[in-house]
Amino acid sequence: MALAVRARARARPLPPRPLAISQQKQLKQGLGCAAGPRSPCGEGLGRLRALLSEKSPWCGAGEAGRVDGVWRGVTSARRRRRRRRGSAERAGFVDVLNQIGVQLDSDKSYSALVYGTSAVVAIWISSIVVSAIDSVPLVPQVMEVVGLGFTIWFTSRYLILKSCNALVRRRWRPSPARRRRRLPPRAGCGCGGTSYSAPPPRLRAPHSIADLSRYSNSSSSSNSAPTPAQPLGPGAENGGGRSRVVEKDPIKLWERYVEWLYQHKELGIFVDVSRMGFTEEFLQQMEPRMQRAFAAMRDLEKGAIANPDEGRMVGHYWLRDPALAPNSFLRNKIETTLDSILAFSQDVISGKIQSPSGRFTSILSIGIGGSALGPQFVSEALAPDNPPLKIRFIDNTDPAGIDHQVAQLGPELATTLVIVISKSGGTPETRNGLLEVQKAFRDAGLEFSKQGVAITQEKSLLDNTARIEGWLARFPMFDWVGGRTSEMSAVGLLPAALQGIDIKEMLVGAALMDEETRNTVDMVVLPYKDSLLLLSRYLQQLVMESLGKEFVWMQWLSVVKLQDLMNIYEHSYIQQLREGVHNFFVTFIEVLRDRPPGHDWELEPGVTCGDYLFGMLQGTRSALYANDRESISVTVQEVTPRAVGALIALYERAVGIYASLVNINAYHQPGVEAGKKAAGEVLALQKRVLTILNEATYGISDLCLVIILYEAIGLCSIFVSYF
Ligand SMILES: O=P(O)(O)OC[C@H]1O[C@H](O)[C@H](O)[C@@H](O)[C@@H]1O
Repeated sequence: MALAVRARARARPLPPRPLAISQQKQLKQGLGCAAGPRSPCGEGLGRLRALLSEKSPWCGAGEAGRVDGVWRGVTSARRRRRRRRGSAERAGFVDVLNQIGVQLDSDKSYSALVYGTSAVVAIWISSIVVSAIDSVPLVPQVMEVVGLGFTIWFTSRYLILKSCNALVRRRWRPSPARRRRRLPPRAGCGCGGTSYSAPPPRLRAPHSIADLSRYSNSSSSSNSAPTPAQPLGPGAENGGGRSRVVEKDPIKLWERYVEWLYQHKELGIFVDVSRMGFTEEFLQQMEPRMQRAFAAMRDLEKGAIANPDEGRMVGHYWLRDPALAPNSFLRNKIETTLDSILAFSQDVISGKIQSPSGRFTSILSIGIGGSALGPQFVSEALAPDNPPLKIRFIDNTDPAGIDHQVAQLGPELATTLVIVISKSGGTPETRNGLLEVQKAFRDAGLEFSKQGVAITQEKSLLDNTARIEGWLARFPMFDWVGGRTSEMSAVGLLPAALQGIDIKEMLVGAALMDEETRNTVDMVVLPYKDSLLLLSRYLQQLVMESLGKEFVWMQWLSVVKLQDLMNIYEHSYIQQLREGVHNFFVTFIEVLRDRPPGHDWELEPGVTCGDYLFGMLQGTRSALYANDRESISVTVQEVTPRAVGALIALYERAVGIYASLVNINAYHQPGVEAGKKAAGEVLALQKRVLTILNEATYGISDLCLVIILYEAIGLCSIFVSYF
């Protein structure tokens, strides 16, 4: 494509030879219009004049000098004859145009006339040059042979090279499947474009406290390391997976349930771990290790450098309780940011802040990974059916996905608030999304800066861009908050507030859960599966980037939405989970309230749709348990901002504690960085290869152009001589 454009650019007409003043006058008279600068044709003539006065590099400074150097061999009589014939032809040409009704006083006609005249003049000069060359003995024959040879060589070479080029391009643009293998795992796309999930790890991984202790023992030489707990019954390895006998006696299971059910009344959350195969003795053995993990967590909350690899504090807990922040500067930052988020979203919703075309009606969020998954989950879980602003996401660099989002917005683009989210401010996918959306704005004649908002670290590339271009607003992202734990920062709070979600309640829920999980050992939820689609995507990133390090931790399964439990997917899941390879445990998430109060409806006497859902969940859990598949059940009364905040906080804490237990740093991501670096290298190499190929092709095409030009001039000169 670039080649074609370049070739077209190069095939422009040669510069025209200056005409004598008398010829210019003749032309003006022929056009029949005044030469005044303000006359309708003044502009066209001005352009014509400019073109006509251009000096041809082929002609030199003076007419006489040119004649001496180049026109040797052409008789002056012949020249005079040709000039006379040329003038007569031009006058006749204008007459002919007038006869066929071409409006010569329009801009188009002038351009056509200028280009036509230039072409005729160029051919005329070229023919004279060629005639001059032709008059040198032997030169024409040699040039013919060389020209013919080059033409043959070029044609074959160019065609071959072209196909090679196409081949190489294909080779260096890996298919989605290849990309999946080469690039770091990312969570799926919510924008309708290609999405992919991380491939499931192959190694068998610990999936309960019992397993955890085994791994911990092998990875740590600590003297106080506990001995592994025994499963509740005889265990048996099974085809690379595991099978452990769990408590089957209903009375004992009930006792376990009563003993191990955790409930937090204020948050309306219940966690049932009774169907996990751990024992009281095991927990006692784990106690010292757990205490160390909690001590490490306390240090982290006080501002210790919890991410030594990157020399960073880890402060997502301060976001929901600024009093915890280690100094007043940070506390102040958190509070002022929250205030500005609330004020800005209030002003946008009330219409105090508007787009140039009126009230904002939509949000287009551009970001990836930690800068997308939290906002997506919260929107899906909490946004009202008719939010003040509807939200869309671009979370991939798939052009078709981006086009789809922009097309879906249509004219609403004029009232769309674009929130660009990137902690680093330089993530390529996000940058690409921004550039694409900015182009869409330009194409629609809209001014992006009046509708753009940036959420990023201060002084990042994105921050500088937004500042220089004067975007509508900028909100800070803090160095000490990781992308995957940033939902309670501006990243998650601003989009949520703009959708009318009570972000203060989310913060309260998270703070309550933080408080609860700070010291309570039995609230630790270990590796889990989830049944809320977007929560699990969000958690997938949290878990995989935090814990997928020294060993492959667990096998993730695709997950279903709670609402999907009654459809075909649930049936396939039961089949796979109950009878397939056993290297997992399940977390069920149950929501007690079906519908808002007053909206309940019984589809059969005494039975609601939600009762079926409850029955399916219980049945699935029992069927799995009967075949030794363990599970945790998390029950929330209702999906409220407080409950969602609490769930996020619960899993953030669980991941942090788990990381301490197995001695890994939960807060860095060397694998992600390595993947990004490798992807960058591949892209750079691809660019280099294409540049080299293009340059080679361009060089050859330039040469070809000269040869073709030479041949064309030769033909023209024969044609001209004929007349
Ligand atoms: O917020 P950004 O700097 O643009 O990074 C966005 C995301 O990039 C990658 O996917 C990382 O693995 C994530 O941890 C991060 O959240």
